[in-house]
Amino acid sequence: MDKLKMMMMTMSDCSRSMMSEWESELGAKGGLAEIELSRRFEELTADVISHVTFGSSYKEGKQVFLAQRELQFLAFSTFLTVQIPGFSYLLTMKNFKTWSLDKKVRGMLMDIIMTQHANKDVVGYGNDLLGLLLEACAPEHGESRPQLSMDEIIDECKTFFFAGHDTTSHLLTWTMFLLSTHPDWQEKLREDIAMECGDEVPTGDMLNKLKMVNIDPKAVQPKTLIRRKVGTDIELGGIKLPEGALLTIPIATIHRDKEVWGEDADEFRLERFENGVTRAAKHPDALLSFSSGPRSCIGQNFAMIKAKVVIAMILQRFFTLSPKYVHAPTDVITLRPKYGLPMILKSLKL
Ligand code: HEM
Repeated sequence: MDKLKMMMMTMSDCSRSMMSEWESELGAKGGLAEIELSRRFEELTADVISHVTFGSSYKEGKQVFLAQRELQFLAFSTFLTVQIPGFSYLLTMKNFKTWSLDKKVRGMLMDIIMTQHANKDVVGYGNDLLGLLLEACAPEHGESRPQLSMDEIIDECKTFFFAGHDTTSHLLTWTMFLLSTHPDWQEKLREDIAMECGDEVPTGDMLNKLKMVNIDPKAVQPKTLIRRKVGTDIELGGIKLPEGALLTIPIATIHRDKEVWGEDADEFRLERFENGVTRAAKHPDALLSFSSGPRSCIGQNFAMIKAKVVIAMILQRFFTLSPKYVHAPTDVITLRPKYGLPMILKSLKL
């Protein structure tokens, strides 16, 4: 939790710099302007994740992020087409591009890791995610700790980016969309924030005191389903499942189930989570936005704190409305608005 608090400072610094840009844009237009928010949240999340993963090497980390993002787009470009076995080994333009980007990402990550290793005697491994990972499996701890190979460390860094970027930026986008379509909630949250934080940048303690700012992960879940492979023959809810069967768990559908969430399951109601997530529905594990059990999301606290910081800072400064938004959610691994989120921002300070 202490480490998360330190990361909070990074989150608020990055958010403040994003919002200063918005303020200048609004200042030039008399305090009211349209800004496409989903793109801005993607940039913000990329900045935050590069900072918290690589600390002082964040500029190099951002380059890794951009190259990995390109790789991701290449992979998704054939996501929905029939895969011919062996095709990924053929000498096609796309495969060349993929191999060279993969090599570039690996090379850049190796450089960052080697630099962090080389500096450890002078400045320690550092408090960023990579530093914590290197520290956790440092050889000087002996064999009681897990030893990770260079490839495994590189893969972990890639996972932080992949798992933590789109998910968090879409969480912010959907939350802002809902707040712009529910001005009454926007006002209640703003009052709550004004009472606890005033005009100050929210700290962890202030966020804990906020009653209403409980971002509703049920209404805004960026991941709509998860999959599990059955490890051994089992009976589940009266249905026999053989070993090896693939199960799809439709999170978005479960989150709209009236038997579990009540008659208002479809409604955006922040007070649903007032008494904690486990009491929000008839089943304590009904909320699956971050999955559940031993393979649940390791970035849950990080993502929720970040969302609260950013939303609180936006509501301190701006009133938002989204009259031009066209509702076309698109599910490509994560649920995103196809045409972005054009938002009218009105400055509360000008
Ligand atoms: C709103 C933001 C986020 C959402 C909705 C989310 C959701 C999820 C879900 C549903 C899973 C389970 C996936 C599965 O089992 O198929 C998962 C796993 C994971 N998440 Fe997140 N996540 C978020 C943010 C983050 C962040 C910020 C990080 C890291 C910086 C992260 C790291 C991970 C990792 C490493 C796993 C794999 C855990 C494992 O398999 O043991 N996530 N996440």
